[in-house]
Amino acid sequence: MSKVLIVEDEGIIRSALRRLLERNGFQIAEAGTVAEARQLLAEQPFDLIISDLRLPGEEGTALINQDIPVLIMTSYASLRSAVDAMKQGAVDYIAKPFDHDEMLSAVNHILNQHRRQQTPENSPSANSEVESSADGLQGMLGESQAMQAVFQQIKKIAPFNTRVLILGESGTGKELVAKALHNLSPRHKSPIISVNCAAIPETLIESELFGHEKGAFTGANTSRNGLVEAADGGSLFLDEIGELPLEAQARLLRVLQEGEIRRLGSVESRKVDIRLIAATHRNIKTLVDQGKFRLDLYYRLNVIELELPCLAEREDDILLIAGSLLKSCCERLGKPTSRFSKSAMSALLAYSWPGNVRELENRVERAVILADDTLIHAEDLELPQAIQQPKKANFTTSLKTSNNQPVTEALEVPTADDTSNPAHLPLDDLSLEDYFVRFVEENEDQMSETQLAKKLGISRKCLWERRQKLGIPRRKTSASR
Ligand SMILES: Nc1ncnc2c1ncn2[C@@H]1O[C@H](COP(=O)(O)OP(=O)(O)OP(=O)(O)O)[C@@H](O)[C@H]1O
Repeated sequence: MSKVLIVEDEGIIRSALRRLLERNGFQIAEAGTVAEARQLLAEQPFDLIISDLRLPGEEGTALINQDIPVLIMTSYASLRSAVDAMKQGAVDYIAKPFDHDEMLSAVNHILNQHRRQQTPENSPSANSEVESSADGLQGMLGESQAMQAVFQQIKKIAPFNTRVLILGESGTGKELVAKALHNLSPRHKSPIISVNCAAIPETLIESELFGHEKGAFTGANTSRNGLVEAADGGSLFLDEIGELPLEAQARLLRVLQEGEIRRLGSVESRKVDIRLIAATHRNIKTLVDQGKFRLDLYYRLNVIELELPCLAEREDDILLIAGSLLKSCCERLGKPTSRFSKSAMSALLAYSWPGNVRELENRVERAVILADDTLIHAEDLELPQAIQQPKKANFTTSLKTSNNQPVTEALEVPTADDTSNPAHLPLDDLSLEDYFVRFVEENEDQMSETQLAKKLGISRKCLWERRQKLGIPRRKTSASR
C-alpha cells in the first residue's frame, strides 16, 4: 500500500484530501508545516509527498529531494511559483481547487512513473504478459496499429521545434503525448509548463499566461511574469486550447509570430523561446466556423496534427492497459496480484469507454478495492449497461450541437424507466448543450457530482469544465460529492 504524506496547513483541505486518498487505498500521514513533515520523514518511509506551496514557515518546495516525488498544490494566484517549484525538481503541480479525479489521476501517474523508474526491468504486463512496446514514451501503452502509429509519429516529431496540435477525446492520453514530445526533445532538461485553459478563470487567463506590469489592472500590485515566460527554453503545453478566450488568442498569436511576449500593461517586448504543444477534445474547425477560434492561430498551431484514437477504437489495447493498471494498482494498494476472469475480459472489450483510459483506470482501481478475491469478475468492474455500444449509437445519432452539427461525443441516455430522467425531455429536439444543462439542473439537487457525471457518461473533470463553460456552476446546496 502506498504511503502518502500530506503537508497542508489548512485543516479542512488536509482532511478532505486524507479522506479522498484513504478511500482510494492510500495510507496517509499529515503535517501542517515543513518542520513537522521532516520529523515524519525521518521516522518512516513515504512513496509520495503532496505539499501545499505556501505554508507557515518554510515553503513546500523545501521538501523537494531526489528520493521521494513531491506534488505541489497551489492556488491560481501562485501558479508561477508552482512553475518555479517544477524547476527546483517537484514532479508536478496541481492547482486548487482541484477535482477528485484530477488529484487521483496525478497521484497514480506519479507513483506509477516513479515505480517504473525504480525498477525498469518490471515493465507492465497484462494477464497474458504482454510487454509495453513504448519505452521512453511516458509509460504510454499500446499494441494497436493506431497507437503504434502514434508512437512512431511522436518519435519522429519530438526532436524538432515544430508546434503540435493534439486532438482526441478526454482521457485518451493527450497530456502524456505532450510530455513525451517534450521529454524526447532537446529541450527535455528545461521544464514543460502545462496549462489547462479551461480551468483558469477567463478574467485571469491573460495575466496568467502573459504576465503583467504593476498597475496593469485593479489588484496588480506588483509586476509578474507569466507562464509563457516561465516556459522559456522549454515547452508550453496548452491543454483545452479551444477554451482560450479570443483576446488571449490574439496575444498568443503575436507570441508565435514574433517570438516575443509583452506583459499586460507593458510597452516593452521580451524574446521568448518556447515550443508550443496544444491539445483539445473539441472539434477546432467547428470552433473556427463559429468564430470562437481564430483561423490564423489555428494554422499557426496546427503545423503537425496528432489525433489520438478513443479507447473503444483500439480493442487490442484495452486488455493490455487494463492488465498493466491491475498490476500496478494491486502493488500500490498492497493487495495480492489479481487477474481478470474471462467474463471481466469480455465485459472490458464490450464496453464503449466514453471516459477512455482515465475511466479504465478508475474502474480497475475500484474493482481491485471491492473484489472479494484475486479474480476480478465483470460485476466488480461495475460497467453501466446503458453505455454499452448499441444504446450509445441510438442516442448519439439523435443529438445535435447548438449549430446543428452531429455530436460525436458519447453520453449515457438515462433509460425510460430511469426515475432520474425527466420524462418530458423531448430528446430529439435538444442540442447537446441544452440537454446537458437541463439534465444537470433537474438532477443536481438529488445527485452528487459523481452520480451526475456517471449518468452523463463523462468524467467529473469534464462535468466541472462543462459547468464552467455553460454557466451552470455547482450549487452550494446540491448533493455535492
Ligand atoms: N496509452 C496509455 N497507456 C497507459 N496509460 C494511459 C494511456 N493513455 C492515457 N493513459 C492514462 O490515462 C489518464 C488520462 O490521460 P491524459 O490526462 O493524458 O488524457 P487527456 O487526453 O489529456 O485527458 P483530458 O483531455 O481530460 O485532460 C492518465 O492517468 C494517463 O496516465
